[in-house]
Amino acid sequence: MTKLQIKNLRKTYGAFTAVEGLDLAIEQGETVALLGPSGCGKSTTLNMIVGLTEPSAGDIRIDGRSMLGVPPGKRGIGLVFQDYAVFGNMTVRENLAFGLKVRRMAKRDIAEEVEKTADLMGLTDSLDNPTTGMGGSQLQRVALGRTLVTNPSILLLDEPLSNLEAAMRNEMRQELRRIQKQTGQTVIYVTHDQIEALSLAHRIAVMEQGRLVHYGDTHEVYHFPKETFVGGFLGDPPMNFLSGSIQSSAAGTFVDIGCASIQVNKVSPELSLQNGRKVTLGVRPESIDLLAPGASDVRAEILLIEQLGADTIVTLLLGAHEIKLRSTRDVSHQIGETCSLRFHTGMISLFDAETGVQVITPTANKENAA
Ligand SMILES: Nc1ncnc2c1ncn2[C@@H]1O[C@H](COP(=O)(O)OP(=O)(O)OP(=O)(O)O)[C@@H](O)[C@H]1O
Repeated sequence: MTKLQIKNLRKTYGAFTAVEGLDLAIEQGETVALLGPSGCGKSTTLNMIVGLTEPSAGDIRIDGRSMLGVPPGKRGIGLVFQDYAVFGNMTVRENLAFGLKVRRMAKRDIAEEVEKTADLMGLTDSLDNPTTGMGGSQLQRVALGRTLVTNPSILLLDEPLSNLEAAMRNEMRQELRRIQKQTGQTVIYVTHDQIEALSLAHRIAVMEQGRLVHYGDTHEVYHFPKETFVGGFLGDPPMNFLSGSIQSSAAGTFVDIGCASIQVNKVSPELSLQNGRKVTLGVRPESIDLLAPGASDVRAEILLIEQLGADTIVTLLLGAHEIKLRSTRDVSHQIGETCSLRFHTGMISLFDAETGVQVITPTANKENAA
């Protein structure tokens, strides 16, 4: 069932467009990450969903009902920000009970709901502790619990982990995943952190300059981005981009990148006919294999080898292009050596050289995913 439907949503401030014709459908029980760089329009979108900002045009529907003109408190949306909205002069129990007291719920029911939520959030042992002096992740648990106890129709999390230290962020990420699974809550997660988006969300909506660039499941958005912007924004290191031109022959379709020809699997018939069309080839660092010299026609020079725990990142010079490769195996090559490369043909994306828009269909590519 569609929980939230956003149709042609737009927000302008004078001549400036902060959000441009946004369409988004979120299903019941789904976690969707709204991801993009600072200033891309995430907060504006969120504020329009919550009801704090009036849209200039378009519609927002929750369970099929338009929210235009519905005040924020009546939309059934629970909101958690990066600053822990916790009352410092109250105990954890009082914080959790607050929203239910405001709703004038019976005392016995409040006690029951608070216990249930405390159990869900792992706060049972600290229910009677004051929140003053609590660490960031505990405070965020309380803030989240305070919202969840009110049983919101949609939970909106705005950069909820960005004030936490790295180790705590990892722990809370796992916790959020568990809580979402356990409750089946519909969640919108606003972040500029791609790792959070990839690890938490079922689907990701990537925004750039007020525009929704790509909305799809995490696998699709990561491996087959609709625009070079998405491939460059997601991933660390990001997608490699190589400029070249299409070369079709009886042997198949290739992209000539100057120093080598890279085979591309199963491109659409129209594209394979566009011999000479200028394209940008995109390939993820983990979709390139490092081979012994002479093992393929694609030769590169090794510029740098970085051992990062289980992974090794190798920086290579391929013709005029500097690219990065990720290997999960030990790399026995030396810096300065020439090696050969193999691109996973089914994992290659092609983009128009001028617009940066994908010109290969992801479904065609997915079938061949190596
Ligand atoms: N009240 C306003 N008046 C004029 N411009 C605004 C207003 N609110 C936001 N903007 C502009 O709209 C654009 C989008 O802002 P928004 O805060 O939605 O981006 P964001 O992606 O949430 O960024 P951040 O991650 O930094 O919060 C920005 O260029 C911002 O300057």
